[in-house]
Amino acid sequence: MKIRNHHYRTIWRDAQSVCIIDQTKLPFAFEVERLHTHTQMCEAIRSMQVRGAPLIGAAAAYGMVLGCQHNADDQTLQSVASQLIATRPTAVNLAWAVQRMLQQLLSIAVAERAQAAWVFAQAIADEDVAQNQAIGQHGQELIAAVATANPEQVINILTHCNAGWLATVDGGTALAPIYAAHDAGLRVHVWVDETRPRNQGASLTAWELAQHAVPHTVITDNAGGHLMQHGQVDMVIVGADRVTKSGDVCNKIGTYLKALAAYDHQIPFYVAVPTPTIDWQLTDGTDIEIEMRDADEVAYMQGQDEDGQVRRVRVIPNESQALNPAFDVTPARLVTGIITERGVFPPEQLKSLETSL
Ligand SMILES: CSC[C@H]1O[C@H](OP(=O)(O)O)[C@H](O)[C@@H]1O
Repeated sequence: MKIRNHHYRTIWRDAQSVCIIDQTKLPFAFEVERLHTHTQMCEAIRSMQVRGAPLIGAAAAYGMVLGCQHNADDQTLQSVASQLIATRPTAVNLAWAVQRMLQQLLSIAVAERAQAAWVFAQAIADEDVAQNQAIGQHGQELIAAVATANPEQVINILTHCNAGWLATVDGGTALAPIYAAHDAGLRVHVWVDETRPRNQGASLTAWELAQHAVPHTVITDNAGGHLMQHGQVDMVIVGADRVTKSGDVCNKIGTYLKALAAYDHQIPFYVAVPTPTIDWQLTDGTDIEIEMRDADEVAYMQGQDEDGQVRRVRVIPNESQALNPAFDVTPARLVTGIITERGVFPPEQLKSLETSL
């Protein structure tokens, strides 16, 4: 994505280091952090400096690179892989990327691994960029179909959390069709769910849409149903952290509620994912491990005060407890279609994709 006229990916190699955009600093500061060890990459994933299913997959791949630069024997590779996989359990992309790196590295001589690892990780990053470009094209066709039916009308699309450029290496998943439609001249507007507790919508989706001058409005997580009830939403497009082969969708907490409201109002509900987000070993989404994050993410909020200082404030009584499940599961019956780099599939046809991968 272009930021201040400079094209960035969200993660890239710089000599023997890996650079990331520190997403915990957005939208009030744009800071690049240089990582030198796999331990630093584990912390960057765990603390959500980098987040988003496809991006944490690529980040974990680069973590494998950093972890084998000084010692690339089998035991070291296995230890680094285990540490990276343990950082976050829900997005299947992370374990998928680590296993792919491990398989490729274990199949070559120890002396070749340090250098080859950079090539293997770059391939995962480049594949993500290409997949998201294709998702954008397939998804844009869905938006164009709505525009054809209503040429004068602005097309209102609701999205939840951040499944944009910042959640991937480049291009985004749920936002890729929106960028493609906007760039093709279609009149799109995005309702951006703030997405408590970490506000990936308010802080990240709004920020990146603004960088690309896409019209958007930040709303509370609770407003989506009301807007749907009043005909203000033409479609919903979200990302996912893990999709089962039956089309059950695990995504940021609150997605399920949006799907229920969309279903009740016959509003198309699409999920945009690259195929590495599909878990072919799983059928029932309720079997997916849901990451339970620190309750302080609910108890505190971060923002900028009038003096431009970023502050963290408590928003619940000291005596109160909080619970912080980071994801929920939307059953396939509530999903209109899954937008992949191979095309758009109704959930019941997703399994036909497995044999062609
Ligand atoms: C295309 S990103 C998919 C997914 O990842 C985000 O989770 P997190 O911000 O906790 O890493 C969110 O669920 C996005 O929809």
